[in-house]
Amino acid sequence: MTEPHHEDSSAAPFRAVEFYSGIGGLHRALRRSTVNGCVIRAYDWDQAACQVYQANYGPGLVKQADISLLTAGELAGLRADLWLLSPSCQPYTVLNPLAKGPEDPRAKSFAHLIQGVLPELVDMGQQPRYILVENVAGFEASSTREQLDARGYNCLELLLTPLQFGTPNSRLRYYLLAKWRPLAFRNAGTPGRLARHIPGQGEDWSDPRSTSDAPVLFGDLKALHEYLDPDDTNEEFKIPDRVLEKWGRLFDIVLPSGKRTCCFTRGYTKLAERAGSVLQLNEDLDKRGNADTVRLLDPLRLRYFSPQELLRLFCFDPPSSLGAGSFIWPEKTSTKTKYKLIGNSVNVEVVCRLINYLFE
Ligand SMILES: C[S@@+](CC[C@H](N)C(=O)[O-])C[C@H]1O[C@@H](n2cnc3c(N)ncnc32)[C@H](O)[C@@H]1O
Repeated sequence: MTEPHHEDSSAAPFRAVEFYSGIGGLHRALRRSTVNGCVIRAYDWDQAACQVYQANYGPGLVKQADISLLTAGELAGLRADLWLLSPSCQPYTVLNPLAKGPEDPRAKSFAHLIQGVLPELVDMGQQPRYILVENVAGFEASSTREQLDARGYNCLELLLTPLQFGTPNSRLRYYLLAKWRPLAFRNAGTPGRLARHIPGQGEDWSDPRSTSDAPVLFGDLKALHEYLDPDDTNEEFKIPDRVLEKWGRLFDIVLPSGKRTCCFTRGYTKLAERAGSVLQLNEDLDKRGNADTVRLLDPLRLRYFSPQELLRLFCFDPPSSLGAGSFIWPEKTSTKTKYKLIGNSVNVEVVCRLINYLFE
């Protein structure tokens, strides 16, 4: 996985702006894509995320700012061809019973961009020709597609999971691709239909609305051991007894030989249920019996996935079998912060494929 670098923005035909940039999953995907483009500005209001972003992509690129305060004037000055956006998912997540979708105040900054700033840019003739939005499944219920369509964009909506592309991690996500008309999508099929594969690449898969894509069988998945740290004796990731006692029965336990993990969220290691899988290091024992003592779980040798392993499962770094990763954590980043930031992020491989398709 060599990543072409496009550091010199003046030489690059496509200028990208990354909103809600976090640790730069979308930036990494653009670099890895075949598109000759570079991120010329990134925005996020989280200090820790900006520090990680800067460590990886250089100084001066990410601006710590509230996106709901950005003006059309500032964005017009960037002359962007491509907007990459992964707004916070809490207002839309199906796991949040209080989610209010676009009405939620946390969705304000996204509405500001799409309904406030973008129309102004269109009037100025400074709108991006390409847009990619990433969010949780459920976001498709928002009116974003209609709004972009009304402004002059052709749109394509997709529900995809990394399992489709051979990575043993379930992360069902909604993607919206938009192109300024008359630019159009290749093989896009019926307009307005939610696609479950990238047009021209594979088939739709079943049960896209299920938050668990476990029952769906995908071929050619790599086994988890390819993503694991070479040293599995690291005590740091051992699950504390008090957590095992209370929540041991709820864990999604996976073996190194397994080919699936559930979705890792920002609550990984803080929440037991629906926050990410734990790894069973002892492959000789099944998780059988109902006894509820924590000691019964001892022989399984359960542990959390390390942040490094998650970066591999999110395709930031290659599987451990393929060599060392290149992702940088600033020295003072705590393990808790690493889990939070990775859990918020995106699967780089899926976005990379989407960027390639967007520019076809
Ligand atoms: C779902 S995460 C996106 C993560 C990113 N794509 C990555 O690869 O790490 C959403 C990000 O948006 C940021 N955010 C949310 N609301 C914001 C706002 N109004 N202004 C700036 N950043 C915001 C959060 O700090 C968080 O880093």
